[in-house]
Amino acid sequence: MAELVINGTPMHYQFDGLEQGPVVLFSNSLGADLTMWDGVADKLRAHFRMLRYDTRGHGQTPALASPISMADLGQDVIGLLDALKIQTIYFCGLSMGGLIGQWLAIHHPERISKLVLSNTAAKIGTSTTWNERIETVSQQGLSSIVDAVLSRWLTPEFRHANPDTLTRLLATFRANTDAGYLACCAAIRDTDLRDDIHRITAPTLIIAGTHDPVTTVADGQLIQKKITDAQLVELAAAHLSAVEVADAFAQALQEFLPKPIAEQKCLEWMLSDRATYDAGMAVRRDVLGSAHVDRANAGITDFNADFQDFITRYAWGEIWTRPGLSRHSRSLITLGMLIALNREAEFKMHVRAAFNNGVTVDEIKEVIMHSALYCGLPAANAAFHAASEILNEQRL
Ligand SMILES: O=C(O)CC1=CCC(=O)O1
Repeated sequence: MAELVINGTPMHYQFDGLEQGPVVLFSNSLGADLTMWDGVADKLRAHFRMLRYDTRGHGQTPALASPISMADLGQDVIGLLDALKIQTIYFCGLSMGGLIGQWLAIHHPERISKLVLSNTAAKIGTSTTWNERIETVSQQGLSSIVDAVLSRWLTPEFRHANPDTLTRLLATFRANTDAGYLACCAAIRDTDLRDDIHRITAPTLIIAGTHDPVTTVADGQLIQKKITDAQLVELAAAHLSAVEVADAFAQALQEFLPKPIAEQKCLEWMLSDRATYDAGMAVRRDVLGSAHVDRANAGITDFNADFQDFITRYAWGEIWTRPGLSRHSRSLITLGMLIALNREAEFKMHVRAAFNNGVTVDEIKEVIMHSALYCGLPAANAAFHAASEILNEQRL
């Protein structure tokens, strides 16, 4: 379990997805925890680095102090980002998480490069309804409102068809402490951002649920009216749309959030000289293996992007594709040259690649023997050690 003490509270958080991707932070609704994003995270793991956390008083993050305000919940996010040394994020929050997102985009616009506000409002409910809920939970405990909460969270059709999801959500809800839940109810009750959200400048996507009885499509439209150029997507779901229609939710995020540098660059390259790029990528995958190429692509940054393009397009698209020598021969001479140059990491990579090109263990041995003549015994000795590591790795 990953945990950091933020503003005096041990905060539980979790990273998933593409390590070098842009960070999307997910903030849960009242009564849920970071697992409510499981379905969405599964769909996005190839594209983004996802950071989820349990809001104070939820899941494995306790509410040690009460009262809690929306500013406290917002500052928890800032504290977490500071502790993790993350400067800017795409923020995605649902319901209470959406209130936290609005507060952050108003008070810390420099940290939010894009904002997704799902199933939320600038003011959720009324003081009367929240006070009634606070009274009920204070006197009868959280379990007394379970049925009412679930009927707001998910449509009857979804609940009927997905008993396992229902059981999991129920367990999550019951695992919260009364005190933590009550503190967040009061924070939501006391939050009214209707006069402030016009200050939000981050590009914003609002997601509303057609069947959401808590934060309605009209609530989403009100936010949309006040935030310049905000987009609104309506999904066929009740309040927990990220659970009920996780695929459609993830799709909406993917369409709204910019593609990671790696994907953008690959797209640009393919468009600029598609034939060479495609040929290079195909040979590179054949020879080095897709796992290696996927790792290299995932690691593309602004700094190394042009070099990665050069490798695919020039080394693999223009040289390795030339018809004058077989891939088998190219592997043998590549190994010989890498021994001469004493490039251990590249040599090992090309021992693996040589097997993909049909080179045998005996042939690799002969190349190294031959190199002893022209590169010297120390070079051949080092090559035998390095090649042996790969043979062991591949159980050859
Ligand atoms: O519990 C509910 O009724 C739904 C809800 C309100 C705020 C939130 O985060 O969830």
